[in-house]
Amino acid sequence: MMRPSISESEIDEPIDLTGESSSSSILRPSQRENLPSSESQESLDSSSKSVPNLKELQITNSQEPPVAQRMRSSSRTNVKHLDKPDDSGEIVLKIDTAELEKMKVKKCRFPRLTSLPFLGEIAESFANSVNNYENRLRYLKKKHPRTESDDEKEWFYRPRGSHDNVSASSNPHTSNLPLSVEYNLYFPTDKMMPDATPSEIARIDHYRDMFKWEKRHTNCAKRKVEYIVDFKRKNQHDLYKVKWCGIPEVGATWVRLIDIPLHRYNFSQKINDFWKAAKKVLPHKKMPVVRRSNYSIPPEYSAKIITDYVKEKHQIMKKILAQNPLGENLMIENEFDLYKTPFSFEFIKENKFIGNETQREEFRKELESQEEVANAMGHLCMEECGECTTELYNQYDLAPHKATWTKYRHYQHVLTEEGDDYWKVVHPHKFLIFECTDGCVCRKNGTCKNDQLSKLRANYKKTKFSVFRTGDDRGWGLKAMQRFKEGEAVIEYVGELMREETFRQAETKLWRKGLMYSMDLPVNDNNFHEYVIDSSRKGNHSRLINHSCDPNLTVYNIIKDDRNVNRPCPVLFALKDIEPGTELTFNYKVKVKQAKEEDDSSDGSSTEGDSEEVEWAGENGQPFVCQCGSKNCKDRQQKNMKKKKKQDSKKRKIQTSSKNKPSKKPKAEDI
Ligand SMILES: C[S@@+](CC[C@H](N)C(=O)[O-])C[C@H]1O[C@@H](n2cnc3c(N)ncnc32)[C@H](O)[C@@H]1O
Repeated sequence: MMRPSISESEIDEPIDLTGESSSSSILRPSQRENLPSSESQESLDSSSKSVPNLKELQITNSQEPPVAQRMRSSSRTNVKHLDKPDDSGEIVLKIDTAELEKMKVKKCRFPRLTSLPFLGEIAESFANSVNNYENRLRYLKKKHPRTESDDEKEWFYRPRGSHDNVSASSNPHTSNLPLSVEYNLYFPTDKMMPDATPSEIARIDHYRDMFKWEKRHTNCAKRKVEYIVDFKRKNQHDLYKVKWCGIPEVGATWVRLIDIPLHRYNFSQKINDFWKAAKKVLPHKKMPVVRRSNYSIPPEYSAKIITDYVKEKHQIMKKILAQNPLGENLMIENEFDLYKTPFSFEFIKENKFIGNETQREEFRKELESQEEVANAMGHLCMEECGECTTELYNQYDLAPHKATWTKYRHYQHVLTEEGDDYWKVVHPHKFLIFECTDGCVCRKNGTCKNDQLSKLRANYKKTKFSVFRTGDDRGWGLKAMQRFKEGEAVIEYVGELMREETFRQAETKLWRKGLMYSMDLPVNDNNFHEYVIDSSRKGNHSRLINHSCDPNLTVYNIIKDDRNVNRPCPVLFALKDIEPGTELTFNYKVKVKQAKEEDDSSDGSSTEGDSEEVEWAGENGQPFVCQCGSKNCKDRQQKNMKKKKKQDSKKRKIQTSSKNKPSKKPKAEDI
């Protein structure tokens, strides 16, 4: 270290320039160790005596590097500085005031001397070094703000926040790679799919909306890999192009191997499958070598790499599509697994009665007698559409709570933006809808609006739906692929119509096989038999509609020409406006509207919330644990309650155990 303008011969020991502190405090430890304790004071005294009586000691040295100056000056922060020479002959220091200012501003880097000088020195220098490292990192972050590399834009996993996870690495190759483990998942964007057609991009968008994906899944553990499409190596990092569960293949994105724990979701198995298929296609020379830090499979080969899984999936989907009963109006999608057909039932358009011969005979007679009665009563619309329902309501005494059925009370006339109009059903669920028959005046005039079921049956092939794999434990599901307005009929629930007792005999077997596809029909007249619709063997795609505690469909019972009040046709109506791509759901827990003395349903507020009594659709066995995920899902609430209870009991246990612990201080009595 350079010294100020004092020759080394003049000062060979550190000097206490203040004259206040004991001289031993400025001795270096090594020096103190070498001195015998009695001699130490003497030697110090002599050392102080050996200091020449300098009148002026100038510290300013313009040639000295500023850092060295600062370091030296910082070690003497408690020096009394005098500008003028003292009469008493003491040493007077002249310090450059500008330098002094600098000393004040700059942080002291040199260890301050404490009573335990050498320990303090170590501790302080350590603290300073940590501070300096952090400062340096902050400085580096500022100087080199993090920008996403082109590669990274294609990644499915990206670090949280753009500037938060800056690596301090100076290596230009690795500095782009985030070190943090926290990632956000990004649904593939248009940029990530340069070769995708607009319809494919729209499909991805549809999936994004469908799953509300970014919201529901927030970290990498939640997304499963279905299979691997491609491989490349960039700057020594292995990247795999992954087809994710729930996203079509066009949305496959690159992911680093280290971002997915290998043991998770059979990822390592998928990698093995990929390389097995790649080996069959790639010539030996084109295979990646470990030494190469950059590599990509030539495109002419990568397109040909098809794993056994993908082959099997293509075959299965081919078979399923061949079974599609409705042609192009019914889309079938499985972006999750290899599950076989959703059409493990015979597709029928209308309910079919099944039973033994006597039951069939009785069924036929019931039908005839009902038709006869209805015709004899002449319950047809004579002037206006809906009159027949009013008459039949009174006849069957279906509104014991004094509410009489009138069209204007139970339907709302709605004019759509497109210029169409329809009658929106707003009456409570208990009300049956008697559809007008061909004998009604309105039908003859062509002004009939009470014809929802007839229309549904006529258009059953034209309405657009999509059968899709849900990706969770709910199995298959049904999505609307066209818009439905609130109160509009969406689909008829179709299956085998059977006597209730016949169904109950088979029910337990069906439960065991996991084939619970049935709907109980309401009993409105105890003189007739009770019926159930079972769609486990025969039915239509309505059987794939899942349960939700916040549904968008509800069941209304429509009675056709036969006028049998115990044998209505259940039809699912939209509870709210349904956009294309929305999953269709209804509440399996049949809610029964309790008859109120004063019917106030005239305001059209027939919602599920009106219901008071709750029953399970199935009677035997345990109902499934609901996974609808809606806020008011009872099972979810129960789960949360259980979790809370567990946590509370844990807390209580900890508290009680800490209370019961004997205190460390012995009591006076013990002593
Ligand atoms: C009428 S089926 C619906 C179609 C069924 N997802 C399929 O793949 O065939 C009813 C069955 O679907 C499943 N399911 C429907 N909604 C569910 C929900 N919210 N949570 C859990 N499982 C559900 C249950 O296994 C139930 O027994």
